[in-house]
Amino acid sequence: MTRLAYLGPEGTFTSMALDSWPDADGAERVAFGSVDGALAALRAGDVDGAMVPIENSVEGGVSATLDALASGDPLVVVGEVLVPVTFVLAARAGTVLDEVRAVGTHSHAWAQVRGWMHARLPDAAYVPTLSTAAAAADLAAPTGQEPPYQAAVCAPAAATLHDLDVLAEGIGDMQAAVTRFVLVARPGSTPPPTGADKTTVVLFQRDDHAGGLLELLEQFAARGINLTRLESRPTKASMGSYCFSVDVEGHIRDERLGEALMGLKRICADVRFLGSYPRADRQRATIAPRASDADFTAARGWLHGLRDG
Ligand SMILES: O=C(O)C(=O)Cc1ccccc1
Repeated sequence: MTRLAYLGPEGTFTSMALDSWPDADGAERVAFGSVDGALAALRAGDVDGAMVPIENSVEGGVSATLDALASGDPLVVVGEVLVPVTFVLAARAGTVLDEVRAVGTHSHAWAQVRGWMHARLPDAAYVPTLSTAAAAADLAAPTGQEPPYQAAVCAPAAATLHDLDVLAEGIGDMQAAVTRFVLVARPGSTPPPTGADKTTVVLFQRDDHAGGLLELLEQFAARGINLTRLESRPTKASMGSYCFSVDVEGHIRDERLGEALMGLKRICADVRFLGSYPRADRQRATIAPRASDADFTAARGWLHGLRDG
């Protein structure tokens, strides 16, 4: 039976992402306390895939995931899921808002309720937890000592699951917040192109010089490839040393993307391919004029003709 890891416990936004993953039906779900734990189990071969958060429309990239994918044994993204996120403030039955002196939640959830907290609980301390559902679970049934917080920011479903009272709902600063999750696997088979795909790569520069990032981006621009995410992350080797984590429209089997990746391979110290996979929103790639597969194949045919006389 297929085993799929996820950032648990049950009731996390990641567990909801897994609920909506088509291949999760009939698979065994294995909860992990952290993204690192889930990805380590995948690398070790204990599970067949892992669902992890990668990007949020309010807070940006999830560093723990971006960094875990950028180093270590290679892994690839095989699919993505978008989940709308709404937050509640949950507490044990009988707790009133005035009694809340500290709030436990995941760092990405805290970043999305800062405005509400500032307005309604300005003196509350923030206690980071491994996930939103872990904060709720520990409040309902502490596994060790009493948790150092009286309320948790979590999904409405996590409050229900743990029989907690909802002190306030819809507390996110942006009502339309969406988190993007990816299903990660060991390298093997890349999903076939659908015409509405994304490709993720991490680019490591050879050296730091003026225009270095521009040179990387030119490889995409010259072939009419649109970027959907670009983030710099420290390589952790030394101060000021960064790599670039990039999502682009298109599939590695698209001619234009293949040529861009070859260009990057020539100029970068390393190019880590993190997968080509169907877009969750099914939005087809915009292909710039003269950047279709047929345009590239015709140009290559012309060159071969010249070379072969
Ligand atoms: O803690 C969770 O529930 C997660 O799945 C991570 C997360 C936290 C906040 C927003 C989206 C995902």
